[in-house]
Amino acid sequence: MIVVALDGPSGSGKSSTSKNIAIRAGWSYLDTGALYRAITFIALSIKSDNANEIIAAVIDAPITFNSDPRDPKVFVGSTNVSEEIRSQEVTEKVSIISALPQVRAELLTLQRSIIAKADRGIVVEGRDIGTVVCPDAALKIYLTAEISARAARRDAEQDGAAGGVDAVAQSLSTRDEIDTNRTISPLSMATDAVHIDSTELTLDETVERIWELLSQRSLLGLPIVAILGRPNVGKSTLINRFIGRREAIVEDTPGVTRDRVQYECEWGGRRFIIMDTGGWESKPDGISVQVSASAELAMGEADVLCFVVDAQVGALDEDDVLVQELRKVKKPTILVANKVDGDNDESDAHALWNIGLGEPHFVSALHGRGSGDLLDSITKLLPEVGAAQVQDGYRRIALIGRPNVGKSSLLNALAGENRSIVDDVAGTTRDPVDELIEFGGSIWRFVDTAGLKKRANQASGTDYYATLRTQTALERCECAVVILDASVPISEQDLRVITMVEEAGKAMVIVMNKWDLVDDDRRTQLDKEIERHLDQVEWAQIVNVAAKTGWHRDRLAPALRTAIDSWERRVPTSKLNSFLGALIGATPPPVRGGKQPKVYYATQAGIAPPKFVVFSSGWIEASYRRFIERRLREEFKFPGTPVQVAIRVKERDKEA
Ligand SMILES: Nc1ncnc2c1ncn2[C@@H]1O[C@H](COP(=O)(O)OP(=O)(O)OP(=O)(O)O)[C@@H](O)[C@H]1O
Ligand SMILES: Nc1ccn([C@H]2C[C@H](O)[C@@H](COP(=O)(O)O)O2)c(=O)n1
Repeated sequence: MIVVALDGPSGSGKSSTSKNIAIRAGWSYLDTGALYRAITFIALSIKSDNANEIIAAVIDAPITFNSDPRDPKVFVGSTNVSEEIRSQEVTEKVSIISALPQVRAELLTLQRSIIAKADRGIVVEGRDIGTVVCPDAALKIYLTAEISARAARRDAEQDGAAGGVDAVAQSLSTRDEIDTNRTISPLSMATDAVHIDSTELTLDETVERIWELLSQRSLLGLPIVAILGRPNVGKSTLINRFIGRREAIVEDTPGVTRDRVQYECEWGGRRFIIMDTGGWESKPDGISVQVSASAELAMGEADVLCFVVDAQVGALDEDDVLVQELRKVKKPTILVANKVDGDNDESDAHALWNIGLGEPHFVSALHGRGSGDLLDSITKLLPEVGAAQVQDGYRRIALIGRPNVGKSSLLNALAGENRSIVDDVAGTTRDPVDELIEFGGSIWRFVDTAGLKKRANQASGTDYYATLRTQTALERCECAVVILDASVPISEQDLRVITMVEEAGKAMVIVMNKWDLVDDDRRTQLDKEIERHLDQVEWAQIVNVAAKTGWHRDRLAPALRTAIDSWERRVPTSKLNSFLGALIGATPPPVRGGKQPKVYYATQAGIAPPKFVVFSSGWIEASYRRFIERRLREEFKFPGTPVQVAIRVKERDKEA
């Protein structure tokens, strides 16, 4: 289950944003401020500020919360108090009551029990969610806005009934003051939270920004497509065709796939899960009882169903029974007519319209005929958020470097115990191993990789596969820690590894390991090597570490956080264009062929890593593009991440 923690001061937009995200993702929603308001309402009803008396009253009339984001409600006993808790009286008192330690302890238990009941995900908003209530939340957002913007929003919301913008601002800053300075669980940003300032953002833009983070971190469930059909109709062959490799077991014996096996697939930029089912029989016996039961479970779990029929055999009575089952689950269903190897087979297969599942999609899973069109049809039916949760929210870090630089020792130094086999023989670690490691105040998912000995195209045997697996680890990670042996000269292979990370567009931290072996002479030499060889990645932070003794290992967490923050950073369009305007005004692009290209505007096309597109009237030299990139870095600071700048030539707007 995914928890999104959204903290921030009053009026920054937490409730509106949280509800929007929860509705879009099909998740639950918890407004923890409403719980604090409800307990304040109770305190006011019993006219007491005494924590024991308040809690006794809560035991008599428990607080409950309906966490449907379309209709959130808070109850005291059986009374819906959702409106009453918004009164001026409650608003003025709530910060004082919520600073009482026993009140916080009582509501901490209540908040956690509500969160635990959520189904696939929950967006929880408040002041201490990322720091205290859910320190392991998959995504933490710290949402702020300038006090003037917050006051204006609240004033507009209440149609001036709160006494005007100045009075609202005064009330907000008094509450900010108490919430931020109370001794227990004050309002503060978690170290691993993403800060979003909504002052110049619309509500939709704020929601979009968070949605982008959820998608980029794969926290929104991937849609599941179940492949169903009688045994031996070619389901596994079709899946191998979809995933582009022979991974699903294919054999001529019916019913080879015994259970629901899942594969990740990508088509047209959409990622989804393909679920292989063992084959369904209407009157199963022996092992086919379990297989048929598991196919039925798949129908329940999947978002889209693909019903595969052997077109050469045609529809059997057995198929008709399965069609009745498919109809019952009322999910988008595609009819796949497999084994249509040519035009003649296709005309015969038109009879499959009679099945009553609409147009049959003719494919030859074995030869690939029609499989692209089928995937197009499937992706059109995929929901935005699906049922398969593939990520847990821990940041994924790949440790990479050439053999014997100390990757496993670093992992062990961070984990505080020996987890990987450390050996002085170069290349001891062969397989990437995922390890959840807690250090520097967060849990990280570390992938240790085999040492890279050669260029991928020169490696053979085990080295070749080690290189491929390291590349996969690099693709899956968010930040790569490139480890160098500081005691020996920086080698070509080190530089190749660094380039590999840069080209993969990942955040990067360079670790100079074995610092205990670096004397003054080596240090002087290393400085020169860094200047000479690492200038193309001067944006990467370098951390000096002695993994063997653990010296400076605590410096890695802040460096990782900074790099990943930069990697996911989005620059507001207005700031980007005022920067670009000033830059172009001071240093216009060079004249080419007697013409000066005009630079119109820029936009940030994406994050992870930040990608900028600059629109101009004509071709712009690569050196000027690099100049824009350099100045962009100076202005907006992106330590630890590559930044991509592309120039697009755009016809001048006729009306402009
Ligand atoms: N990014 C935004 N831009 C403009 N207006 C916004 C934005 N986000 C929210 N608003 C508006 O600001 C008002 C206050 O937002 P909201 O109630 O969500 O804040 P909040 O942080 O939850 O406050 P509180 O902690 O007091 O509950 C609402 O009217 C909302 O529609
Ligand atoms: N996690 C939380 C949530 C809320 N509070 C306190 C502080 C606020 O002033 C008050 C009301 O919250 P709002 O409705 O404005 O979100 O409740 C808290 O201390 N911790």
